[in-house]
Amino acid sequence: MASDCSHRSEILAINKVLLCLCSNPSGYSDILRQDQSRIDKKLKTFVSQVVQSYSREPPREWQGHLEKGKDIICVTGSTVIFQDYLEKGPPKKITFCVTGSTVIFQGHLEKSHQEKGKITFVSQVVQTYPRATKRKVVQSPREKVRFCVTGPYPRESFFLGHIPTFQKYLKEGKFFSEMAIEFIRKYGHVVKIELAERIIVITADPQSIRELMITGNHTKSKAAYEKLGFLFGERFIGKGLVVETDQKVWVWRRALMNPCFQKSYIKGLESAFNTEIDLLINKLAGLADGKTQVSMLEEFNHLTLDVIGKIGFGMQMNNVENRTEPSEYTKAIKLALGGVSAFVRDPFIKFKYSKWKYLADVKKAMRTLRVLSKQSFDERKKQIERGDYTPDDILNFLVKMKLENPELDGEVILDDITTFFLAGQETSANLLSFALICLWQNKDVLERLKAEVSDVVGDKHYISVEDTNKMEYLDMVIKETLRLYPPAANTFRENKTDIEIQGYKIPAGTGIMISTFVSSRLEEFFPEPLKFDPERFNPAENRIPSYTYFPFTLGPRTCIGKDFGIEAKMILSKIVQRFNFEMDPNQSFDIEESATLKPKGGAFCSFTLCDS
Ligand code: HEM
Repeated sequence: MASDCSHRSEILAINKVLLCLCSNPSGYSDILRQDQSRIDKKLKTFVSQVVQSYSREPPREWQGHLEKGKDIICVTGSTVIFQDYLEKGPPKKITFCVTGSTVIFQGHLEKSHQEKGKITFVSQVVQTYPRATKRKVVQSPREKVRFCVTGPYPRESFFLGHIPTFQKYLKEGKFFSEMAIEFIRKYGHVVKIELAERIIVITADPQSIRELMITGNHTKSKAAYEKLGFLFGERFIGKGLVVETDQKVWVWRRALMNPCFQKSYIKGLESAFNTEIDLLINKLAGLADGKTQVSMLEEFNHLTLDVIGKIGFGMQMNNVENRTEPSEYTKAIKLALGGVSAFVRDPFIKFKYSKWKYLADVKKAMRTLRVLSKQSFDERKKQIERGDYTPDDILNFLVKMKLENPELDGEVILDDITTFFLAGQETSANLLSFALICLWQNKDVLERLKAEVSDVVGDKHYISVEDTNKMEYLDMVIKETLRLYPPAANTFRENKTDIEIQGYKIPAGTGIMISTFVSSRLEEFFPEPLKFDPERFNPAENRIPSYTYFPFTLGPRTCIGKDFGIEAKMILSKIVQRFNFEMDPNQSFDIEESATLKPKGGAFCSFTLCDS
């Protein structure tokens, strides 16, 4: 109770200060000159911070102590908020900002003051902050977000915002999504962060996630995806399906692509999947001496690259079998993906002289990818035009799509080829590596999974799509792995209309991050969130709260290749069917966030054959 009283007296004291500020136009300096008995030191510091720092929100711990309609103070440069208050009553959350020449008070002021609405603020402050003076009453969307939504304060740098905070997290070995989850836990289900001039709102509020992802009323964020499309100024995945932000163009192209990813098509790949996966199984069998350490992250990467190359583009890449030089395409993909990671970790990398050589290599790799994609495309086009036999794969589909729709930009088709290679490969490899780690750490789950695989397929080596569909526990294991370790953790939207998230107004045009990694690790949605418990996904129980788990995202922009999950299921079931494995306990089991989330230590395992 003592703390309640002290918060309350602070709030009342601040009311007085603000009244004093508005009744006395030279108030700012006067207030700071007041004697200690009237305004204590803490309050003085607070007021000077409020005035000097351009915007300020009340310390979070005060919010529960404010009485609605009585002690609420809202000082803001936005008439919108004031009008809202008159129409709808006091806002749910308290915003406490000083913005410039015009200030609006809400709360316990006399009715006459409320209706008057505008009170001239201290002139010295206005002059100190010219950006604030220009703004007057009407604010740009970006400024409104700055003032409305809570977030970590003060920012470490006026110009860079939270970039230095992010860099500190990186130094501690943490990554962006971990920083986001800490902020959400601390400030509530909607927070804002500022990265230099960009504001990003992060939401874990289920209703807003529904609005942003399901309704189709909002688009992917231009700021986030266009940079990825043209990385370091070089066309990378350009305007490929993942990064297309023009809603109309995307709807058209997605409709053209959908038939290529239907379940029936994937079912037809069953035999090709088995052949490719068996190459890895045979390789592991040759190494299964209980001692040889194998990086399963690397092996899975090779396998998924071989699979997408073969079944998607008719390319024989032989990464799994090849013990010498990787193919040119493989090298280029690795380098390009490394470039994406480098960009995500350090947006200023291109300004660092020491990195220029590396960036030149990355750009060259991106050009190589396009050249090789073009060669494959042209070759297949000729085959189709000649009437030769061609496999019914993604490349065939893309070539025919172009022939039937000549208005389609050829460069965009190349973007898509690169997109499918990248999107379809690393995500699955990371998922499988995390799954092995989780199984090794949870032996009871591993035993139950082995029992299920044995029940369904015995020691049969060919595993069909039907077999995997019968493995309910395998499905739960994969889902739980994706909950804790979603390879594609975040998606970014731009709201096309003003929306409200938990009482905060988010003006149209704001960049909003939605993260399955964040939502799926919140205690309030998933009790004991760090516990690996596939039972959460038991279909008989329906325990997953809506819009809190979305490793493939939700709504129209959901992953087009999610049914390729069948490939991951086949791989995992074949591994647990044939091998016992141990992980090297000395490796790191931390997560590395680059373009995707992956296990930092590389998931090193040693194997023995089950029947040995
Ligand atoms: C475990 C495997 C996979 C995971 C976790 C995954 C996850 C995702 C996520 C989260 C998105 C949304 C990205 C965003 O909003 O920025 C996405 C989109 C996409 N994924 Fe996947 N994906 C997987 C496998 C695949 C495969 C195998 C393919 C293709 C062969 C693929 C192709 C795509 C494409 C083309 C999009 C863009 C869809 C659109 O915007 O219309 N993905 N994926």
